[in-house]
Amino acid sequence: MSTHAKGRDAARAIDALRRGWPIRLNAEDGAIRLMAVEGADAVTLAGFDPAGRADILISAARAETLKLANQLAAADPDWPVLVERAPWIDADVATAISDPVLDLASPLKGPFRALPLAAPHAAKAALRLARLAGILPAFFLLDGDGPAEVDVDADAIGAYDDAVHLAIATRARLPVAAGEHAEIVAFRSADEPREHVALVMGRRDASPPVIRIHSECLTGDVLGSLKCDCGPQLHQALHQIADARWGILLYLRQEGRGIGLVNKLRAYALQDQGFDTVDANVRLGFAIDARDFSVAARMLDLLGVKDVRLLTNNPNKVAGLEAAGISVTERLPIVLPANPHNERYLATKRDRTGHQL
Ligand SMILES: Nc1nc2c(ncn2[C@@H]2O[C@H](COP(=O)(O)OP(=O)(O)OP(=O)(O)O)[C@@H](O)[C@H]2O)c(=O)[nH]1
Ligand SMILES: [Zn+2]
Repeated sequence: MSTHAKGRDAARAIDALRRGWPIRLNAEDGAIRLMAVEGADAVTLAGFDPAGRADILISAARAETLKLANQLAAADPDWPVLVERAPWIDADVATAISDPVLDLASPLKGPFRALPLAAPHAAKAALRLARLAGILPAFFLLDGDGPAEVDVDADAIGAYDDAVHLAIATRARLPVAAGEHAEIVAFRSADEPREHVALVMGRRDASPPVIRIHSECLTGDVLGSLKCDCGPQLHQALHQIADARWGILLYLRQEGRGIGLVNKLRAYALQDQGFDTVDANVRLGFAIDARDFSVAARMLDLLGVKDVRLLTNNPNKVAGLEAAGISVTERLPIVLPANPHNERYLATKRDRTGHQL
């Protein structure tokens, strides 16, 4: 199958899940039909699963919270877990099983029973699809035989946000507060709707530019959230770039470290209950950092940049760029004063995700 056809199938599956439509996911070990638990109600569930037999697929981390993890000797601790559909599990209970934010308000009773996965590779691809769709990683699951709105292969999901088809769409002068000599460059991929942009500042020469890779943060960048340091870091970075001979800000549409706005806000709700930013992500069933910096490397490539001086405290960004073929000649720290709301966030970055602060 061509990469474009794969991208189309993955995009359709993401769209279908967000709308609450069933999909069929095919992998080397079998096919499964899935409907997102998020947004399902009694009517849509009955349409998908008239016999009330669909089991519930959740992440390994969520299974651990539900005390299900030890029921199966899984070959891979990252494999999702299938929860048997007891007769009392309706759409509302399934939502409570899926969403850790609800744990305080509606403690789960159980007992739950874990079932062996018939197609673990398909199930794992389903969880990746949930992250790409920005929904909770939880599905009603039926076997592969039967109707579904969309068919998608696991390898199409794996390749979905590969930056291969990224291209420069257009560019224009954009004087900004930090500096008047700036040009905005917009990037587009045929497969993926999110448009990344680069702001190139100063006069280009042969020296390595100062680069900041900024991941979108609606709450911090736009609303001035004090929970994180994204907004001040963005503006500080623009000024540091403007002060350099030349530099580039890459603005990546990877909200919430790649889990999407709604899931990030779910993580915030868990933080309100006392979890830190790392544990909140894990409890939701996501990686601590779901970002892939190869898209940044591809953008630099398209801009003709091979060597950079990178503004970051995050060693994973340096490693991610280097792995994608960009040489980081220097790491420049970006340090801002804490406020009472983001002290813990910054401490977690330092203590748990290796940020050099
Ligand atoms: N999932 C999740 N994402 C968050 C949280 N707080 C901020 N983010 C996201 O984190 C991203 C910013 O990444 P940071 O970890 O602040 O910084 P970094 O970019 O990895 O490291 P530096 O380059 O050193 O700043 C943005 O996409 C934010 O939306 C949170 O509590 N949970
Ligand atoms: Zn932020």
